[in-house]
Amino acid sequence: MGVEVTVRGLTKSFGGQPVWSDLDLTLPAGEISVLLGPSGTGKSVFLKTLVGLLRPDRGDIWIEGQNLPRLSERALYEVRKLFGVLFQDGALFGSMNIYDNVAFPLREHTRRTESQIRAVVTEKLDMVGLLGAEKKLPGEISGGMRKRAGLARALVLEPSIVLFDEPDSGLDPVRTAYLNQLIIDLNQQTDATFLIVTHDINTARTVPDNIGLIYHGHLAMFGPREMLLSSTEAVVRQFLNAQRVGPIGMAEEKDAEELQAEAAAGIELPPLPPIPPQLAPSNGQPRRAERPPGQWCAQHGVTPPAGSFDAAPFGPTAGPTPGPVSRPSTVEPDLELKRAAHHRQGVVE
Ligand SMILES: Nc1ncnc2c1ncn2[C@@H]1O[C@H](COP(=O)(O)OP(=O)(O)OP(=O)(O)O)[C@@H](O)[C@H]1O
Repeated sequence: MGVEVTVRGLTKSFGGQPVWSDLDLTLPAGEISVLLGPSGTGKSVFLKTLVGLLRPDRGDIWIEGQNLPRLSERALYEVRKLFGVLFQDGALFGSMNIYDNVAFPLREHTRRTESQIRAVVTEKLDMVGLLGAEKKLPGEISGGMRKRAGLARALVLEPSIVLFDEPDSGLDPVRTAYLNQLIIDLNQQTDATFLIVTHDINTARTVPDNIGLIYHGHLAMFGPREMLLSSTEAVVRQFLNAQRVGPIGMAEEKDAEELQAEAAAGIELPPLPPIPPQLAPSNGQPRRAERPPGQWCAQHGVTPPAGSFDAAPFGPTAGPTPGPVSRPSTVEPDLELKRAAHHRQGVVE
């Protein structure tokens, strides 16, 4: 079951160089949130600070009535058990096979017997479609499989909060689509609070309930997916639509002259594209945190761009891969279900 994470006034610097200041946001319990931002804006530092691997300069992180930066190392060790973390490369031990990697946290942090451990490891490997790959070493499987193994390991202690650091880095678009579907399905099954750091705009547009954007040392915006995807705020609009026009430059913020030149040349951001439907669980059952499409816009008097929430006929997530599916779905039972059935029969690629 997920828990709420409340961040207030969080500030972090290294050697006097600020990374970000005064971050305020709440990750709602059981919901999926995505954190975006240009490279080097401190998204990974934020994840490490949340889980207590880095201490902030100041500010609060409230979880279940405890303020993490104020806890002793011993108390922090206990709170860390609420977290599961999927690191960028899966962070697997190269000399251990997949089974032992996934079993590792259970052997380290619990007193369970080997037969109890086997039951949990088998369940989690099944969840991520890796039954049959137990004896393989990390070097013998693909990058996508390593990510899924890392995810199984992140889930074995039944975390209330799961942090994903660029789960799609290094994956091709098809593997990314499968991983996104897996993330949605796992959120439905576990009800845990998910926070995903990604650079993949398609993931950001179709997977989360909430989106946050760190820019220039601050949180530019954090809120429901529809709020950011319908926002005309320049930084949000430029980033979420992957445009060159706008305040974000190649290496840093554009200066006033560059922006004036853009304006003088009549270069403007294109109109907002339609808001795509949110990816739905593959078993057709809604997630607990799911909201009806268009609800946020309707409640806030915002007219979404024309064509919003229609099932996208084109684009990287269309076709036989598990792309965004609006409910009720008219899509034929997709390949993901067949694939999951394959995996349950022990078939891995
Ligand atoms: N342990 C550390 N000591 C000193 N500086 C650090 C440390 N960790 C991160 N930094 C610095 O903090 C800044 C933010 O780094 P971080 O990796 O969090 O960015 P990011 O937004 O995740 O980047 P990317 O999107 O490229 O992965 C960088 O300038 C980085 O060099």
